[in-house]
Amino acid sequence: MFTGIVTDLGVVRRIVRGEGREARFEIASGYDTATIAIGASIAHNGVCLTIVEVGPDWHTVEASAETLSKTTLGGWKEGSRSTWNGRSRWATNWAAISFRATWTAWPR
Ligand SMILES: Cc1nc2c(=O)[nH]c(=O)nc-2n(C[C@H](O)[C@H](O)[C@H](O)CO)c1C
Repeated sequence: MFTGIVTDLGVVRRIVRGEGREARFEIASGYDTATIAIGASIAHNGVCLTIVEVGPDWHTVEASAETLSKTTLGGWKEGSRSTWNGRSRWATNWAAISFRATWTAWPR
């Protein structure tokens, strides 16, 4: 039986729009980012994105206009928390993080 490849949950901590890209997302998670290679392809809510930067407890990815318009990433909001059904965990560098949830804005 398939046990899943989702390996962590995250929070969209910061969104930068424009500056030559449609959207750059900074995502905080508990995963050991030292093991994430720049250029790795990691699925976020099932959408593969390329890692462009990593920090101690965060990583950043950039989404194109097509990705924003055709996936749930277009609804991500800065400061939003993810809610989901079930657990998540990292799998590999190529298909690691996956936020399966519907992203909802929580009051801060
Ligand atoms: C590896 C990869 N990286 C990115 C990325 O960094 N940014 C982006 O917007 N899209 C990427 N894609 C394609 C998406 O996973 C997705 O399949 C399409 O954008 C949907 O039309 C892929 C496949």
